[in-house]
Amino acid sequence: MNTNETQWGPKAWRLLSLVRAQSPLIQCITNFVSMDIVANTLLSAGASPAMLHAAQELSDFTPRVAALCVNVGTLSPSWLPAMKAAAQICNEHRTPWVLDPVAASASAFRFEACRELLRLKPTVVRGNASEIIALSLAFAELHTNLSKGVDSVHESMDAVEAAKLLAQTSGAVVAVSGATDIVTDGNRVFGAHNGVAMMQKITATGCSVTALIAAFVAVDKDHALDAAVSALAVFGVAGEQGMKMAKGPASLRVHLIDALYGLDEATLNSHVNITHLC
Ligand SMILES: Nc1ncnc2c1ncn2[C@@H]1O[C@H](COP(=O)(O)OP(=O)(O)OP(=O)(O)O)[C@@H](O)[C@H]1O
Ligand SMILES: Cc1ncsc1CCO
Ligand SMILES: [Mg+2]
Repeated sequence: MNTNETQWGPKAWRLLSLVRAQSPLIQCITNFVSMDIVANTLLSAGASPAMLHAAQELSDFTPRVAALCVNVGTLSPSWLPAMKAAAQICNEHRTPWVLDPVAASASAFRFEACRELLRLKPTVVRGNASEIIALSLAFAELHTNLSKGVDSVHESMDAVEAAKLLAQTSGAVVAVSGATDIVTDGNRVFGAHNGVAMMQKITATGCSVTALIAAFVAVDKDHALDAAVSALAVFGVAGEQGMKMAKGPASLRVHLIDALYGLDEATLNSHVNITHLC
């Protein structure tokens, strides 16, 4: 068990150090908006991103990746089969994969696609509160229409019970981003209290932290809950450090990536703020 709150700073540092040392290959089938910032987030953390999505390439490439990140942000019918095929290859190879259900309830097509992907048993699902609430109800066969688009209209703390239910019904570790990032395996619930509100004003920071979770899970496959909450805290600390230099969202985007690249042990030990919520 890794539940001692005082150990989270060292644990986050250990996982970031493993990512830097191992440079895990992370395949991202992600949306057009996020491709650049996701790849740069992974690179600055020490991982090796690859944004491959052609179905014809998966059988050669996907068996060699350390983790997969699937993001439905700009989903189209031609991409969904590749997402599912890549997830299945990961499952066959016991490779962890992470799902970002962007705007899950924006359309019936997207909603059903997210449900199909959830049935393929992602290791971790990371969404904002509106996405997790919608998916949780969907997985319990209820109907909902809760988001206005890709941004959340809920607070992450509103989603604790939904996240636990989704974790229990899907088998995934479920992470909800927000002022407090919530992470649960359906039993234990942790909160990561790092980050700054202006991170919401940079498009695809959520997509980026989902990819960072994939990199952390890649280096600690057997502790997906710990890896996910650590990745969220590390990204949040990078946001806090970057905010010291930033003048607004555009410069925060730059300084957050620089801060992630430069994070050191002392900074993580003093700033990682993870608590056991319930
Ligand atoms: N109020 C807040 N205070 C501090 N950090 C926050 C706050 N809201 C979000 N964050 C952080 O911003 C990052 C993105 O989270 P957000 O919930 O905005 O994701 P998202 O809605 O999926 O974003 P996107 O779809 O644009 O990728 C996360 O690292 C999260 O911890
Ligand atoms: C703005 C936007 N629209 C589809 S995906 C995306 C990036 C944030 O998820
Ligand atoms: Mg999102």
